[in-house]
Parts: sequence; C-alpha cells; structure tokens
Amino acid sequence: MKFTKMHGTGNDYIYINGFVENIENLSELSLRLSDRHKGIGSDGLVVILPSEDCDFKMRMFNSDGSESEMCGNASRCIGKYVYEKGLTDKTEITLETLAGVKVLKLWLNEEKRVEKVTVDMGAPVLDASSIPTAFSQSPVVKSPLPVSDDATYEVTCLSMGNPHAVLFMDKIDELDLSEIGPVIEHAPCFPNRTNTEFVEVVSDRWLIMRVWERGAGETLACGTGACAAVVAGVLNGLVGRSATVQLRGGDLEIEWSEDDNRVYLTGDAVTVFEGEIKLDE
Ligand SMILES: N[C@@H](CCC[C@H](N)C(=O)O)C(=O)O
Repeated sequence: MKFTKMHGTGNDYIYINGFVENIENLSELSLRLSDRHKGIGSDGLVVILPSEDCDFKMRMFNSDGSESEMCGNASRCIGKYVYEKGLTDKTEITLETLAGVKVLKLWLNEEKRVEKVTVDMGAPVLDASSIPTAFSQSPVVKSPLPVSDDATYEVTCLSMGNPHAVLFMDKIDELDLSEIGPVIEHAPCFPNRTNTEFVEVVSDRWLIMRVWERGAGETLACGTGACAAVVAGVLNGLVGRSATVQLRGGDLEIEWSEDDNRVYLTGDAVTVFEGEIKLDE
C-alpha cells in the first residue's frame, strides 16, 4: 500500500489515496500503522475517497482506531494532497466529512505549491445535548466538572463536528496531561468521550494551547480544538473573534465570523515523506 505522511502544525497522519488503494478494516490499520515503534508512526490515519456530492470525501481515524467525525489539520493536508498530486486543479474544494461538507481554500506560492489552507469549518454547535454532553446547562459555559475528590475544573463545551471541552488556566506548561487528559476524555458527562483543550490567554488576539485528543492522547496541535478554544474564549469574554492559537507544533489563525457565524481555520500543510508498506507482514 502506498501512503504519504503529512502534518499540519505537527499533527501528523498517514494519508491513503482511496481512489487507488482498496483497504479494508481502516480502524485496525490505523491502530497498527500509527504505532511510533512498530508502525509508521502518526496521530492516526486519513483516507481520501470519491464523493457523490463533493469533490472528495475524508475518513479519519485516531491512533486508537476510533473514527472521528472531523479533523481540521487533516482537512488542510487533504487540500495540499489532492492539488499537488493532480487529483484536482481547483483551489476551492468541497470535502465530505461525517460532520458535513467543508470548503477548503488553497493558498498557492509562486511555484504553485500549496503553502497554507483555509477551512470553512461551519458553525460551532453549542447545544449541550448535540455536542454531546450530559450537562443540563446549555450552552455549557464555565460548568463545574469534578475530576477527582479535591479538583473541579470549569469547562466550556462545544462541537466543531466533534466534541470539545475547553479549560482556561495559567501555567499550562506545568500540567501533566497524561494524568488529567484521560480523566476528562472518559468523564461520564461525555457519552462519546471528548477532546480537551487547555488554554492560556495572552491577549484578546493570542491564545496558547495544549491539547489532549480523544483517541490519540497529547498531540502537537488540533485544528478543531483551536477553533473550539477561540469560540469558548469568545463565550467567556476572554478573546476577540479573530485570534492566533499558538500550539506546540506551530500557530493556527482562527476567525469566528460575526457575519455568517462560521469558523475559519487557516494554517500550514506539509508533506513529510512518501512510502510503501507491505500489509501482510
Ligand atoms: N487533530 C484533529 C482532530 C482529530 C480527531 C479527534 N481526536 C477526535 O476524535 O475528535 C484536528 O486537527 O481537528
């Protein structure tokens, strides 16, 4: 099977051309190939497929084999992949996902290479039961979430097609995410588990964020998570509608438009290497 390893702000996935490769059991394959010691090594697996209504369709699997509805960083990398491999000559591309249709706008440099991509992520979902969460308050803003006998965090929850819980706090560098991340991910109030963002506010245009991803653990960046951080920041009166989110893997530019209520995500898309792997060994 041929594959391409790509990353968006350090969030790395294995990309497979589903027009050519006919692979079964994608969930098991993601679990196996994402392993950083015994596989290719990645945060998960992304398959690019034909779509009836859109230019392309994305299926995205975390490194634990679970399938997610949406991935912001992978959407940008798909934009670069399909354009640079000649699967399309469009610079505005529609992408079918489990979270609906997303529109990718490609930004080309002078050599006609894709330098960055803007994804129209659609409107954030704020209704508590649709995220889904079991919180009775809706929207879920600054709701108390007990994580141990002596610690309760205030969380703001929303869906960007996939579920997010955002926590604002200082000194996020000092956090042990491997301890607190799984507790929130599996908290009973999140029936589908959750992605969790730990966010430090620097100014009304600048957030610093670490992320614990559902199904993948701590990653260097999460596109939907960065969008969730800005939406949650606005709901808490902490940030403007247009902000830079600084992640361990780089910066993402987020705008939650006042005009159309849609969230726009802009960032890099990078090809790391191409390869071929024997699946029967
Ligand atoms: N890294 C992604 C999100 C990937 C899926 C997520 N872990 C989930 O299970 O919802 C992004 O860039 O958005």
